[in-house]
Amino acid sequence: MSTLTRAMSLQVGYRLPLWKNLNGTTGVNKLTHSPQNVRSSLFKNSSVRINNVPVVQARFVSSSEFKVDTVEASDTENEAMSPVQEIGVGVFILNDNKVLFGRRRSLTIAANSYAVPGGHLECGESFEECAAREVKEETGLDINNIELLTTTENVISDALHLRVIYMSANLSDPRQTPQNIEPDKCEGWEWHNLKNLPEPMFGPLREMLRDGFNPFPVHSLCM
Ligand SMILES: Nc1nc2c([nH]c(=O)n2[C@H]2C[C@H](O)[C@@H](COP(=O)(O)OP(=O)(O)OP(=O)(O)O)O2)c(=O)[nH]1
Repeated sequence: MSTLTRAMSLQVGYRLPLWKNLNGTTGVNKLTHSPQNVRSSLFKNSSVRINNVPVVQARFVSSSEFKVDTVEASDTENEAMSPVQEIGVGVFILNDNKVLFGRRRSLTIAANSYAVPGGHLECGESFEECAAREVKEETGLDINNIELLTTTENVISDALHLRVIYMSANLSDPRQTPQNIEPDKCEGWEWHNLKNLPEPMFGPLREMLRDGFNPFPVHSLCM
Protein backbone atom coordinates (compact mmCIF):
# COMPACT_ATOMS: atom_id res chain seq x y z
CA MET A 1 0.00 0.00 0.00
CA SER A 2 1.53 3.28 -1.02
CA THR A 3 1.97 6.10 1.38
CA LEU A 4 0.41 9.42 0.58
CA THR A 5 0.92 12.72 2.23
CA ARG A 6 -1.61 15.29 3.13
CA ALA A 7 -1.56 18.72 4.65
CA MET A 8 -3.92 19.91 7.34
CA SER A 9 -4.75 23.54 7.75
CA LEU A 10 -4.61 24.39 11.40
CA GLN A 11 -5.69 27.94 10.91
CA VAL A 12 -8.99 27.50 9.13
CA GLY A 13 -9.66 23.90 9.96
CA TYR A 14 -10.28 22.40 6.57
CA ARG A 15 -8.48 19.46 5.10
CA LEU A 16 -6.68 19.97 1.87
CA PRO A 17 -7.18 17.43 -0.90
CA LEU A 18 -4.42 14.93 -1.41
CA TRP A 19 -1.90 15.12 -4.13
CA LYS A 20 -2.52 12.32 -6.60
CA ASN A 21 1.02 11.11 -6.42
CA LEU A 22 3.82 12.74 -4.58
CA ASN A 23 6.43 10.16 -5.35
CA GLY A 24 8.64 12.28 -7.53
CA THR A 25 5.76 13.80 -9.43
CA THR A 26 6.05 17.51 -9.96
CA GLY A 27 2.64 17.96 -11.56
CA VAL A 28 1.75 20.41 -14.27
CA ASN A 29 3.14 23.78 -13.41
CA LYS A 30 2.08 26.67 -15.48
CA LEU A 31 1.40 30.28 -14.97
CA THR A 32 -1.32 32.11 -16.76
CA HIS A 33 -1.11 35.82 -16.72
CA SER A 34 -3.89 38.10 -17.71
CA PRO A 35 -3.99 40.10 -19.89
CA GLN A 36 -0.66 39.24 -21.40
CA ASN A 37 -1.10 35.51 -21.17
CA VAL A 38 2.37 34.78 -19.89
CA ARG A 39 3.15 31.11 -19.44
CA SER A 40 5.84 29.67 -17.29
CA SER A 41 7.01 26.42 -15.84
CA LEU A 42 7.93 27.69 -12.43
CA PHE A 43 8.41 25.75 -9.27
CA LYS A 44 9.55 22.73 -11.27
CA ASN A 45 12.83 22.45 -9.52
CA SER A 46 11.73 23.00 -5.99
CA SER A 47 13.91 21.40 -3.40
CA VAL A 48 11.00 21.21 -1.02
CA ARG A 49 10.26 17.84 0.49
CA ILE A 50 7.34 16.47 2.46
CA ASN A 51 8.17 13.27 4.26
CA ASN A 52 11.34 13.28 2.21
CA VAL A 53 9.39 13.31 -1.05
CA PRO A 54 10.10 16.19 -3.44
CA VAL A 55 7.10 18.39 -4.14
CA VAL A 56 6.65 21.56 -6.06
CA GLN A 57 4.94 23.66 -3.45
CA ALA A 58 6.69 24.63 -0.29
CA ARG A 59 4.19 26.52 1.70
CA PHE A 60 2.77 23.48 3.45
CA VAL A 61 6.10 22.49 4.82
CA SER A 62 7.40 25.56 6.50
CA SER A 63 4.36 27.65 7.29
CA SER A 64 3.20 27.52 10.85
CA GLU A 65 -0.35 27.40 9.54
CA PHE A 66 0.09 23.92 8.19
CA LYS A 67 1.33 20.63 9.36
CA VAL A 68 1.97 17.55 7.32
CA ASP A 69 1.01 14.03 8.24
CA THR A 70 1.02 10.66 6.56
CA VAL A 71 -1.98 8.51 5.74
CA GLU A 72 -2.52 5.21 4.01
CA ALA A 73 -3.87 5.21 0.47
CA SER A 74 -6.96 3.24 1.47
CA ASP A 75 -8.07 6.13 3.66
CA THR A 76 -8.17 8.44 0.74
CA GLU A 77 -9.71 6.65 -2.18
CA ASN A 78 -13.00 8.51 -2.07
CA GLU A 79 -11.66 11.94 -1.38
CA ALA A 80 -12.33 14.75 -3.81
CA MET A 81 -9.43 16.10 -5.81
CA SER A 82 -10.72 19.62 -6.34
CA PRO A 83 -7.89 22.11 -6.10
CA VAL A 84 -7.35 24.49 -3.21
CA GLN A 85 -6.62 28.06 -4.14
CA GLU A 86 -4.28 30.27 -2.14
CA ILE A 87 -4.22 33.99 -2.71
CA GLY A 88 -0.99 35.97 -2.59
CA VAL A 89 -0.41 39.68 -3.13
CA GLY A 90 2.78 41.14 -4.61
CA VAL A 91 3.46 44.88 -4.59
CA PHE A 92 5.46 46.87 -7.13
CA ILE A 93 6.54 49.94 -5.17
CA LEU A 94 7.37 52.56 -7.76
CA ASN A 95 9.91 55.21 -6.85
CA ASP A 96 11.21 57.46 -9.63
CA ASN A 97 12.02 54.91 -12.29
CA LYS A 98 12.79 52.09 -9.88
CA VAL A 99 11.01 49.20 -8.18
CA LEU A 100 11.78 47.67 -4.79
CA PHE A 101 13.03 44.08 -4.81
CA GLY A 102 14.24 41.84 -2.02
CA ARG A 103 16.15 38.58 -2.18
CA ARG A 104 14.16 35.92 -0.38
CA ARG A 105 15.80 33.77 2.23
CA SER A 106 12.67 31.76 2.66
CA LEU A 107 12.97 28.03 2.26
CA THR A 108 9.50 28.05 0.79
CA ILE A 109 8.60 29.32 -2.64
CA ALA A 110 11.25 31.09 -4.67
CA ALA A 111 14.09 30.70 -2.19
CA ASN A 112 17.09 32.93 -2.91
CA SER A 113 15.42 34.77 -5.75
CA TYR A 114 14.42 38.41 -5.98
CA ALA A 115 10.75 39.31 -5.62
CA VAL A 116 8.65 42.28 -4.72
CA PRO A 117 7.25 42.55 -1.18
CA GLY A 118 4.02 40.69 -0.56
CA GLY A 119 2.29 37.87 1.23
CA HIS A 120 -0.95 36.04 1.67
CA LEU A 121 -4.34 37.68 1.68
CA GLU A 122 -6.06 37.42 5.04
CA CYS A 123 -9.77 36.84 5.53
CA GLY A 124 -11.81 40.00 5.18
CA GLU A 125 -8.88 41.98 3.83
CA SER A 126 -8.96 43.98 0.60
CA PHE A 127 -6.09 43.69 -1.86
CA GLU A 128 -5.09 47.26 -1.00
CA GLU A 129 -5.10 46.54 2.74
CA CYS A 130 -3.06 43.41 2.22
CA ALA A 131 -0.54 45.29 0.08
CA ALA A 132 -0.13 48.05 2.67
CA ARG A 133 0.15 45.57 5.55
CA GLU A 134 2.68 43.28 3.88
CA VAL A 135 4.83 46.19 2.71
CA LYS A 136 4.81 47.69 6.20
CA GLU A 137 5.58 44.33 7.85
CA GLU A 138 8.45 43.53 5.50
CA THR A 139 10.00 46.92 4.73
CA GLY A 140 8.63 49.41 7.25
CA LEU A 141 7.48 51.58 4.35
CA ASP A 142 4.17 53.41 4.18
CA ILE A 143 2.62 53.36 0.72
CA ASN A 144 -0.24 55.09 -1.04
CA ASN A 145 -1.85 55.18 -4.49
CA ILE A 146 -2.28 51.40 -4.22
CA GLU A 147 -3.76 50.03 -7.42
CA LEU A 148 -4.53 46.67 -8.95
CA LEU A 149 -2.23 45.82 -11.85
CA THR A 150 -2.94 42.25 -12.85
CA THR A 151 -3.39 38.74 -11.56
CA THR A 152 -1.67 35.46 -12.28
CA GLU A 153 -2.58 31.90 -11.55
CA ASN A 154 0.20 29.46 -10.79
CA VAL A 155 -1.01 25.90 -11.17
CA ILE A 156 1.28 24.26 -8.66
CA SER A 157 -0.33 20.84 -8.92
CA ASP A 158 -3.74 19.28 -9.47
CA ALA A 159 -4.37 20.01 -5.82
CA LEU A 160 -3.09 23.52 -5.46
CA HIS A 161 -3.49 26.70 -7.43
CA LEU A 162 -1.86 29.94 -6.36
CA ARG A 163 -3.61 33.12 -7.41
CA VAL A 164 -1.33 36.13 -7.17
CA ILE A 165 -2.64 39.67 -7.22
CA TYR A 166 -0.06 42.23 -8.31
CA MET A 167 -0.52 45.78 -7.11
CA SER A 168 1.40 48.99 -7.69
CA ALA A 169 1.99 51.70 -5.11
CA ASN A 170 4.02 54.79 -4.35
CA LEU A 171 5.85 55.78 -1.20
CA SER A 172 3.68 57.95 1.00
CA ASP A 173 6.80 59.96 1.71
CA PRO A 174 9.52 59.59 -0.94
CA ARG A 175 12.20 60.24 1.69
CA GLN A 176 11.50 56.88 3.36
CA THR A 177 14.11 54.18 3.07
CA PRO A 178 13.28 50.48 3.27
CA GLN A 179 14.31 48.49 6.33
CA ASN A 180 14.79 44.76 6.43
CA ILE A 181 12.19 44.02 9.09
CA GLU A 182 12.17 40.26 8.52
CA PRO A 183 15.83 39.33 8.05
CA ASP A 184 14.98 35.67 8.47
CA LYS A 185 12.91 35.88 5.29
CA CYS A 186 14.79 38.43 3.21
CA GLU A 187 18.40 39.46 2.69
CA GLY A 188 17.46 43.12 2.22
CA TRP A 189 15.63 45.55 -0.02
CA GLU A 190 17.05 47.34 -3.04
CA TRP A 191 15.71 49.69 -5.69
CA HIS A 192 16.21 48.43 -9.22
CA ASN A 193 15.52 49.76 -12.66
CA LEU A 194 13.48 47.33 -14.71
CA LYS A 195 16.08 47.52 -17.47
CA ASN A 196 18.64 46.12 -15.10
CA LEU A 197 16.89 43.51 -12.98
CA PRO A 198 18.70 41.64 -10.22
CA GLU A 199 19.21 37.93 -10.69
CA PRO A 200 18.04 35.37 -9.95
CA MET A 201 14.62 36.90 -10.32
CA PHE A 202 11.55 35.07 -9.04
CA GLY A 203 10.40 33.16 -12.11
CA PRO A 204 6.85 34.47 -12.53
CA LEU A 205 8.13 38.02 -12.21
CA ARG A 206 10.93 37.43 -14.68
CA GLU A 207 8.45 35.97 -17.16
CA MET A 208 6.06 38.87 -16.78
CA LEU A 209 8.71 41.55 -17.09
CA ARG A 210 10.46 39.82 -19.97
CA ASP A 211 7.14 39.67 -21.78
CA GLY A 212 6.81 43.42 -21.51
CA PHE A 213 4.73 43.78 -18.38
CA ASN A 214 5.19 47.32 -17.06
CA PRO A 215 3.98 48.23 -13.57
CA PHE A 216 4.44 51.94 -14.22
CA PRO A 217 1.48 54.05 -15.29
CA VAL A 218 0.91 54.11 -19.03
CA HIS A 219 1.62 57.84 -19.25
CA SER A 220 4.92 57.36 -17.44
CA LEU A 221 8.16 56.91 -19.35
CA CYS A 222 9.81 55.26 -16.35
CA MET A 223 11.24 52.05 -17.66
N1 LIG B 1 6.14 38.31 -1.88
C1 LIG B 1 5.85 37.87 -3.10
N2 LIG B 1 5.10 36.76 -3.26
C2 LIG B 1 4.86 36.37 -4.52
C3 LIG B 1 5.35 37.06 -5.64
N3 LIG B 1 4.96 36.40 -6.76
C4 LIG B 1 4.25 35.32 -6.37
O1 LIG B 1 3.76 34.47 -7.09
N4 LIG B 1 4.19 35.31 -5.00
C5 LIG B 1 3.49 34.31 -4.23
C6 LIG B 1 4.41 33.41 -3.45
C7 LIG B 1 3.65 33.08 -2.22
O2 LIG B 1 2.95 31.86 -2.40
C8 LIG B 1 2.61 34.17 -2.08
C9 LIG B 1 2.83 35.00 -0.86
O3 LIG B 1 4.13 35.37 -0.73
P1 LIG B 1 5.14 35.13 0.51
O4 LIG B 1 5.70 33.77 0.46
O5 LIG B 1 6.10 36.26 0.38
O6 LIG B 1 4.29 35.25 1.81
P2 LIG B 1 4.80 35.65 3.26
O7 LIG B 1 5.34 34.44 3.90
O8 LIG B 1 5.70 36.84 3.18
O9 LIG B 1 3.48 36.17 3.88
P3 LIG B 1 2.45 35.47 4.84
O10 LIG B 1 2.35 34.04 4.41
O11 LIG B 1 3.04 35.68 6.18
O12 LIG B 1 1.22 36.22 4.60
O13 LIG B 1 2.64 34.92 -3.28
C10 LIG B 1 6.12 38.22 -5.44
O14 LIG B 1 6.58 38.88 -6.36
N5 LIG B 1 6.35 38.58 -4.16
